[in-house]
Amino acid sequence: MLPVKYPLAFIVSAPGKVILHGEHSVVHGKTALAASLNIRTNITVKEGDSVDGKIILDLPNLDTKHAYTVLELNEIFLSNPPPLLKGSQCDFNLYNPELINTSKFIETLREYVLKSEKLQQLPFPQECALVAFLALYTGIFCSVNIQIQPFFIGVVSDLTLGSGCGSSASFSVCLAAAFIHYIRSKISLNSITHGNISKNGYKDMEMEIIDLTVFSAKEKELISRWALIGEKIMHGNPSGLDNATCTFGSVVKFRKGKEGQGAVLEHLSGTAKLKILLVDSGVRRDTARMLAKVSERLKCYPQVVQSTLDAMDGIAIAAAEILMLLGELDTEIGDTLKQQNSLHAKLEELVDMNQAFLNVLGVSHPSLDRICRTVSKCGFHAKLTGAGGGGYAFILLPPCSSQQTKVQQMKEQLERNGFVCTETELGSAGITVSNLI
Ligand SMILES: Nc1ncnc2c1ncn2[C@@H]1O[C@H](COP(=O)(O)OP(=O)(O)OP(=O)(O)O)[C@@H](O)[C@H]1O
Ligand SMILES: C[C@@](O)(CCO)CC(=O)[O-]
Repeated sequence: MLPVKYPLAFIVSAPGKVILHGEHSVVHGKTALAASLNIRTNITVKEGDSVDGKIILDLPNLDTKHAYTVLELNEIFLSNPPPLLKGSQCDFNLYNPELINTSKFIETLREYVLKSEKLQQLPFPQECALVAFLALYTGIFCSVNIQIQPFFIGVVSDLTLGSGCGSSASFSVCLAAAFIHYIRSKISLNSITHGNISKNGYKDMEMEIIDLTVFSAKEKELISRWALIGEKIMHGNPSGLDNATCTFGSVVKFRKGKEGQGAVLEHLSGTAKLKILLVDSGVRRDTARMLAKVSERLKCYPQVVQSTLDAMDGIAIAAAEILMLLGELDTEIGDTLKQQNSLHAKLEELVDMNQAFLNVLGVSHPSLDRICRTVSKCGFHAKLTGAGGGGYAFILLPPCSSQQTKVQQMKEQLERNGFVCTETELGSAGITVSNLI
């Protein structure tokens, strides 16, 4: 294990995500298929020698900078556990975020943020970001027996916020990873690699630190579980798909767990490398509102919407199978081009079908529909990705380069219509960490 040095300085980085199939239906218990993007959020943490003991949170994507003192956070947030759903302080520690009563916790933090900003109301994106920071800071640090030094924490994302590419999940995953890495680095610096690391009054826990240059599968699972709390702040009722995809990276098949059970997450490591064209509709929207819209439709037309959700489940499962088959073809030598094209054509059909179902759920937008029509006239296939109502659409790009001219023509057509296009590959690494000294 490479030793970390004092003062701590490191960068954590998490990808955004694209939902290939299953947005919205996944919230209602159906299968989803998602992949990480190679567009990322990075968080830099640098311990400082600030004499006034400040934690400086810099959020340039939101034009927001905020300073808390370590003392203020210690006194207000770290002296007690967050509100719990059941049990008491002695049942809680870093390893059980699910014990937290998130709605009560979020409400208290929102009140604090507004009070400390001396405002009746903050723009919602800023408010959510500050609440997410405080929730993860408090939840993750409160039970662990380490001393927090003043630090600078800067978040920079190359993702467009509020557009369906998982900026909120990527942000929450980075925050959770940064705080967990901070703890394991402190523990390693203090050579407490064995024994209880809980504060008095909290449930005992040990932390096994194997390698400070990567996150183990177990650590990733913990990061994803904490990031879900961040997602609840942004969306109210997230499925857990976005935080899982941004934590683990690659291509994932996901199904939300039934009441009290964990999610079923399958890493599809053998899938073909997929290239997509992301198209920004330029319309910003709010995920929570889109989720509420689908729930309202489900209440109003239960049979229609349930059958739609079931059909979407079938689409995600079929697409996952095709992706695996395409992956197997990749490694074979011989005349596989015809098979590859025919499987790709099936994937494209599924994209069209899913876009139609998303329209049934009421989550498309005239701009997204216009993108789909333009793309279709050029012989390609597009669907919205994420919560819809605006944000991004994606187009699966053909596996062979022979259609490059056609792709270029489609891109130019979209750009002439005012849409911004980004060509990217799916399946990049999940959460990573680099120690700066
Ligand atoms: N780099 C960032 N800095 C600060 N806050 C961020 C950052 N990225 C995301 N956020 C927070 O996440 C919110 C965006 O969440 P929202 O769910 O609406 O969009 P999304 O995650 O991009 O879309 P989707 O959930 O459909 O993939 C922002 O308003 C902000 O509160
Ligand atoms: C719309 C949704 O399915 C995806 C948002 O990226 C919400 C969720 O899964 O939490």
